Amino acid sequence: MDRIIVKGGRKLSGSVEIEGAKNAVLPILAASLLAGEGRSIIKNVPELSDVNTLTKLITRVGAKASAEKNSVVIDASGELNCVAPYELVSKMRASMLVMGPLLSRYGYCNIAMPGGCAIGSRPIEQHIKGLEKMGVSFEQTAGYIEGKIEGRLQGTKIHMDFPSVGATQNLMMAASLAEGTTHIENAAMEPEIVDLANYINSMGGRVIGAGTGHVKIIGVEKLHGAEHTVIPDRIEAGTFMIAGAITRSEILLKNVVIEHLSAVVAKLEEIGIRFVEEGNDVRVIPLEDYKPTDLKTMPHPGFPTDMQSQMMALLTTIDGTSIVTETIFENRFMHVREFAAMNANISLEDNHAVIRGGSQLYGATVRASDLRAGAALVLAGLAADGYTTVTELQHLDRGYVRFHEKLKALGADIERVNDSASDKHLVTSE
Ligand SMILES: CC(=O)N[C@H]1[C@@H](OP(=O)(O)OP(=O)(O)OC[C@H]2O[C@@H](n3ccc(=O)[nH]c3=O)[C@H](O)[C@@H]2O)O[C@H](CO)[C@@H](O)[C@@H]1O
Ligand SMILES: C=C(OP(=O)(O)O)C(=O)O
Repeated sequence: MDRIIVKGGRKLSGSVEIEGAKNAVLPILAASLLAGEGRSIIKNVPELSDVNTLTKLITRVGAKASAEKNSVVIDASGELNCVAPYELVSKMRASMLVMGPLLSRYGYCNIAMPGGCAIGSRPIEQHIKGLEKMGVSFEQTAGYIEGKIEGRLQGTKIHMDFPSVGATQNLMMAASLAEGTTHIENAAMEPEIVDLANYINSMGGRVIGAGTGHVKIIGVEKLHGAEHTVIPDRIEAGTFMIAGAITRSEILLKNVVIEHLSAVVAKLEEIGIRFVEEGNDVRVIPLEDYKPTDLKTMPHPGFPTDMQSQMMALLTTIDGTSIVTETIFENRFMHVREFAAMNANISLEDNHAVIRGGSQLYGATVRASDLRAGAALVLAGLAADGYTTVTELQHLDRGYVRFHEKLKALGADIERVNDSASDKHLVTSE
């Protein structure tokens, strides 16, 4: 297994290119299954293991897909089988996003149940309830959920209990080929929802109001392949903002939509970081004194749960008390005990983490318990005294392209090594 070894204390400088968004490209690849004719060309696709998994899944259900550097070409015009097997679904919960397109196009799907993961139980009843309202009957058998409908799905009004991102995406895709109009109320408003709607519309669909709490989808009889460029990854951008902030270094992020990061930027400004927009790029400028702050994760446009652990890494380095409240996932504090191994002073009370920041972090061997936790531990390592070794990088690889190489190009003292390789001379400088 690979490890990242980082020696803290280096300043960063220069620029870093932000990739296409993982959380936008996965639903877009799934939506490609809606196209009964033509090919889709998806551009600005990040080279991530999650993208490989979803590409495998769409070929497994019968579409043709070929990947070139940063683009994927999909032809779903042939017959599809509608089965998503456990070995792929278990790797990635986003596999559930093929449910909406398959039901919409074929009136059938048989999908392995995804189960929970390190950050929470991740139920899917909002997806199921909405699809049932559109006329689908579900049956659960030995680890699979089978959905069926005779004829087309029926447009309807769906009020979601919670603005679930995945359920909004599944229902938008399902409604695209339904008969009549579907209204999704209390819909998620994340930028990735808007990107999916834009793609469906370029396929000939009619999705109106994406990015607001009320999405209206006028069903059409068929959709065709289309070309689409994926939006920049706001979470990767936010992670690099914190790389600049935690090392007190000015860096430039290239290819960022800063409006997608308004909650993160607002918190970082409160702490003492300034941002200057330069076209599509954003300069991160740390000011002299940082202040602690409190934050609470919320659905967009609130503070994103996917930035909670990285922000916590920064708060451990700031004198004073900060409180982080996680409201989206019940178990997304696994990184706390890893930070504690690095000498951070954090106490947990229900879904609150109280961070008494400012004591020097020390390098340690720590475990990436989930994707963003992995990134957060590397960030903490940039500020720690000595060597930090981050293990279980399969999580990090789901969501970050060449993370250590990008940090190294910015000046970090960082290497990625395989356990079988020699540990000698891994980190090059003193
Ligand atoms: C609102 C939110 O921040 N969603 C995040 C969530 O999207 P993702 O689509 O994975 O999750 P949802 O938005 O659906 O879930 C958010 C919350 O709703 C609950 N839930 C969801 C569906 C359902 O049927 N029943 C149910 O109870 C979940 O358990 C969770 O507590 O994880 C992604 C990866 O970290 C993030 O990019 C998304 O921003
Ligand atoms: C947890 C994440 O992704 P997923 O929902 O695919 O597990 C994430 O992007 O931070």
